[in-house]
Amino acid sequence: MDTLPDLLKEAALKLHHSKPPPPEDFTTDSLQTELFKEQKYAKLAASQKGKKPRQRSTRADLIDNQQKDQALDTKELPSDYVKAFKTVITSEYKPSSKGLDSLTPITVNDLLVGIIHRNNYIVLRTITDPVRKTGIKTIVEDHEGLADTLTLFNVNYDLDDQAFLPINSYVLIRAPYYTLGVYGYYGVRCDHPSDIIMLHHEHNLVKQFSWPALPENMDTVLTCEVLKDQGNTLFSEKKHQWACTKYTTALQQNESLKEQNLDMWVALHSNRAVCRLKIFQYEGAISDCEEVLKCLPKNKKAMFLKARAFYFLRRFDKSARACEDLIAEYPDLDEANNLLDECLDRLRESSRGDYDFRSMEDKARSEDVARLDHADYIGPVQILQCRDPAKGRGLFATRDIRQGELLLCEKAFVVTTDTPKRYYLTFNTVRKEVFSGPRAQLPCQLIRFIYDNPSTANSIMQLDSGGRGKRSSNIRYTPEGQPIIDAFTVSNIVGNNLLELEGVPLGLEEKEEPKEKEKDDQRETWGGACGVWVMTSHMNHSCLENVGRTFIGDFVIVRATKGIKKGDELFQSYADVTKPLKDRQYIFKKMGFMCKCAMCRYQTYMSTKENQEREKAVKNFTKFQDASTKKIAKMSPDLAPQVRKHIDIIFHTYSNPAFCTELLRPYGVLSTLQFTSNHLKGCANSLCRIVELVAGCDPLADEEFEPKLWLSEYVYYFLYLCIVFDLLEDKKNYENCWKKAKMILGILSGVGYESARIEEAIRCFRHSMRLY
Ligand SMILES: C[S@@+](CC[C@H](N)C(=O)[O-])C[C@H]1O[C@@H](n2cnc3c(N)ncnc32)[C@H](O)[C@@H]1O
Repeated sequence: MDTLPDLLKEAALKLHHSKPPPPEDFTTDSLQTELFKEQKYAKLAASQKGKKPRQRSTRADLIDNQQKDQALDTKELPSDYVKAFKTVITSEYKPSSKGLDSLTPITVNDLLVGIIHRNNYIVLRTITDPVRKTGIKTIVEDHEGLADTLTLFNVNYDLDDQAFLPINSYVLIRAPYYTLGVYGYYGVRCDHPSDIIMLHHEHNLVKQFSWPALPENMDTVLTCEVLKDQGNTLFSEKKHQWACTKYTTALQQNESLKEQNLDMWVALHSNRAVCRLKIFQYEGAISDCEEVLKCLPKNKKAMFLKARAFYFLRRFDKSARACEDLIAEYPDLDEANNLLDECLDRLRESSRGDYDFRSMEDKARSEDVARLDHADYIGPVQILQCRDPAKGRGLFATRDIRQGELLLCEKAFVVTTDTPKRYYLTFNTVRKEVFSGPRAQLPCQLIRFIYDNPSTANSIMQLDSGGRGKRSSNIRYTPEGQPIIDAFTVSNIVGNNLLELEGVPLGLEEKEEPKEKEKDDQRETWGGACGVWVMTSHMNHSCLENVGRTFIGDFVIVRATKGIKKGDELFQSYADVTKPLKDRQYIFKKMGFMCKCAMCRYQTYMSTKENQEREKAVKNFTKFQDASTKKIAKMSPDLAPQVRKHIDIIFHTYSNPAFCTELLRPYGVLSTLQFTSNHLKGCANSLCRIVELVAGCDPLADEEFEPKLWLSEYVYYFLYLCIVFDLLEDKKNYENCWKKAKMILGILSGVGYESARIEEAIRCFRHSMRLY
């Protein structure tokens, strides 16, 4: 067990943390080179636009290649092999909104390269099992027996679950887009889930054509009993999507089942509802339950599953009401009583912000991917239109807010982590952008979730997409009832609103404390997580932010870093504020705005000469710049004068010493050298000086610490100062710094500084900084 001084020392000595690098093949340079290659392919494909494919692969070749891909999928790969899952976007086309009766069917032979056949649909039958790339790829044939490739994107969350498109399924693609695909083959590609309709064998749109006969035994129509048993077996094997498909087929194949065999019909709906709860199709589960309840209003299973589905949808009030109805019928049903208790806890959390942060943090630490079960709390803030219309909407204080007050505690709408051995890549040749890792994986999950649960879609579709696609207030449906979700708009919304949890997994893979050596290795493993938090996304940017953000599992916790007046806007920073102006501006430009905060204005007006001189001075400090704290601690204290000289040079490049962030690192190095050589007073002076220069206020003043520029790094400086003043037996300054460290830690760790015990705060903080 760590003692408090140990915790303090470790937290204090960790002055800088950085995101671990990606695997070698996926560095910025290699991805850039690959993007150029993809742009060339896109040009080549464009030159064939409107033509028939130059050379169509034979059915045998297509099947052969698919089998090779399948073999690769199942092959045991070397332990250090990272497989790339690649998506290339060469056109951001819109989903179709037309009804099928206004579209005419076409065949594979009619497809033209680079064309979205807007007035058509195509019915295809799969002739292989699918392989999972980023999308799902399979080989299909039309009713004339002509084969081609079909790739569906954004259709599934679960990588190991290929049940979406088993062999011999019929699929209809609305407005098919025929293109030269990612892997160099022609094929139909579909990015929007509402352009896909799965059809059963007996469907009129299948039967309108006469299909080539299937190999023997493959066209047997199975009875409901057999399909249900198959579904149940698949469910017990945790193949939930497959099981769901079986129950659906049983229901679709026999439209009069309800009249003929009500028990079977109820069982199929109930079983499908259970599966749907497992695959995030909560609204589908609710509609299954409601079907059953229409006939049997007191059906216990359907009543309970419906209450559960509302809970998973985070409609805690509806879930509580459904529980109450259930308890009225079955008062002793433990599951219902327990679920009701959970709902009441959630409702309390959302109305009072009443969380046990300690247990949240414990849970986050003990799970691999910590998706926590709590409600959202929206504190004294509201969304309003900004005075500057170009800024859109923002978050504003509804009353005066104290420093440290909890403003938001919000669960991620969607969150993804790096998957070991898999690396996701999205190349967008239209926008000349590459996304990698969880960022590339996020849109697919989001699209699928809102497609399956369309009542949740509006909150996402109303977020800002950085001017790429309009905000839509209400999602529309195809005449066949599918929600129309434009995958590219969602992807752009993700790009403009995601938050990164730098190098921080949502939970730790290791259940036990790693040994000393492993700790460092672990920090080096490449990793990352990102997500979208809807309410938090409404906060506009300022480098001089007035809120602090922490993540506990998939929750973001937002607290005020200074007093905020009623009606004032809340700002978070979208960029690392310690980075030079031009690096920050690069990020803002990509998001379509320029920051006009006091720091940006001040740095903009500094002369080019001044900036160049500073850049040069900082570059000369490289030797120390890249060294780890541990390394610096081992350096000779005789280097201190040299570091001090560098500090002087950099300092004198500022015509007006405000926001001297370039001095953070040199002063960090100097204070470490001073500490290790026992020059404690000098160390305290260095730490105070840098806080004063960057924060714009005296760190040892008696009053509250309200920095102009908020940095999480201050916590290190104050903890460090505590250690130094303790050693110097300077009780007054020790207590002063302790109070301030506690306040900052309270904000950074999410636990709330008034109630936080420091050990707890440090533990949370260490966790969020991945210091374990
Ligand atoms: C995450 S959204 C923030 C909420 C957004 N204002 C809205 O109306 O939904 C990011 C977008 O807000 C706008 N924005 C954020 N901070 C801004 C600022 N300081 N100045 C101007 N526009 C800003 C930009 O259009 C940016 O792409």
